[in-house]
Amino acid sequence: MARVTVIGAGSWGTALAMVLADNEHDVYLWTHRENQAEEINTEHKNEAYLKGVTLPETLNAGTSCQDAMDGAAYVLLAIPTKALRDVLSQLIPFMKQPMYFVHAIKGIEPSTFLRPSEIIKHLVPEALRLDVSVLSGPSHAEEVSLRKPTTVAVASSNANTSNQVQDLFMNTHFRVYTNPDLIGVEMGGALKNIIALGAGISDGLGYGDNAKAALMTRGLAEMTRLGSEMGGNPLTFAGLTGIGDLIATCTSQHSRNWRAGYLLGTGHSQEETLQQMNMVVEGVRTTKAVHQIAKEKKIAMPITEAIFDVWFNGKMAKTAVDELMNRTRTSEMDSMDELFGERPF
Ligand SMILES: NC(=O)C1=CN([C@@H]2O[C@H](COP(=O)(O)OP(=O)(O)OC[C@H]3O[C@@H](n4cnc5c(N)ncnc54)[C@H](OP(=O)(O)O)[C@@H]3O)[C@@H](O)[C@H]2O)C=CC1
Ligand SMILES: O=C(CO)COP(=O)(O)O
Repeated sequence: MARVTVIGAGSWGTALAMVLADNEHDVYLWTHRENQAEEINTEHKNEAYLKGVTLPETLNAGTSCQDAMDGAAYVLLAIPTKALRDVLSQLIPFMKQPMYFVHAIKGIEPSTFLRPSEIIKHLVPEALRLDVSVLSGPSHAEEVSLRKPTTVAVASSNANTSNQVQDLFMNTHFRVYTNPDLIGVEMGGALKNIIALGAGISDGLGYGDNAKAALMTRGLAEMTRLGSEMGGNPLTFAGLTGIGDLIATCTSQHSRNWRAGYLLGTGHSQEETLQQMNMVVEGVRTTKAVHQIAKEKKIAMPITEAIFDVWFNGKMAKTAVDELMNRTRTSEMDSMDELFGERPF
């Protein structure tokens, strides 16, 4: 059994810590809130993030960076992208032995366009990190914490690391696949949040299943186009961390990205929407980053552009949909060729 430190006692960090504790690992759940650590240790609850869920009694939480890093074999980062630099900077002085870093973060840093694994590699000295992996896929914390069947993928540039991380998490209700495509897996997790905002806007406007299916399908084309341009394998986007997570996020009321989009679609302002969300909505900052990357790389991402205009430029959501519907006519197969190469028929 391994000593694993989970960084971040939000919904996802807590749910993943439960999986690890169920697997009988020695888990330390690090939070920056004393009262939350006490609630987890004494009441075995984290009501603000996983309402009504009873946590394993073996799950130990705390706020000490030293306790968190001492003897850890694996560090699992489950905090918002925007907190990653700050939190790592607090922890690095306490890292004494090399560790495996796994992150479960779905975003891109808007100021640098870096993926979380790149931020970790930039900040943590090479001598202290054995490898960096990502765990991603269709996995709402609310369901994982109730031990409902869930599948995810782990990717790292080293197959042995992926196998080890697969062993660490895998159990009868949490099935982990390996995937060698670190870039594609990270990009899928980040990009699906933009489309989920769009799906929420569409539902908020009262549009139906046809519109949502269109957004998801053409959104997947955009995700694949940008993700492969960034170095990911286009086929990864047809897997759990691409279309799989896109389906889960666009069709679930657990999704914070969908919900933020829905509030916007029903006429709430950007400010009102964010005020009503008490958890992270990664898709907002990712939309900003991806809009800029697409512009610089001259990649067509009309849905992302529309969502950017609605969120950041105050465009009416209905106008944005009308404009998408009235773009120049095109062939679906042309974009398939572009994504997957020559057709075999
Ligand atoms: N929730 C889910 O179902 C899933 C989430 N993810 C991804 O996991 C990542 C984390 O999301 P999630 O757990 O849902 O987010 P939540 O909003 O539920 O929790 C975020 C946690 O990070 C903490 N945090 C934020 N900023 C800091 C900081 N500067 N220093 C220390 N702690 C900080 C928060 O503390 P505080 O309470 O003080 O705000 C909170 O405990 C995101 O990238 C998300 O996309 C991936 C798969 C599933
Ligand atoms: O990534 C997730 C599920 O796989 C969670 O999505 P939200 O952040 O939109 O809730």
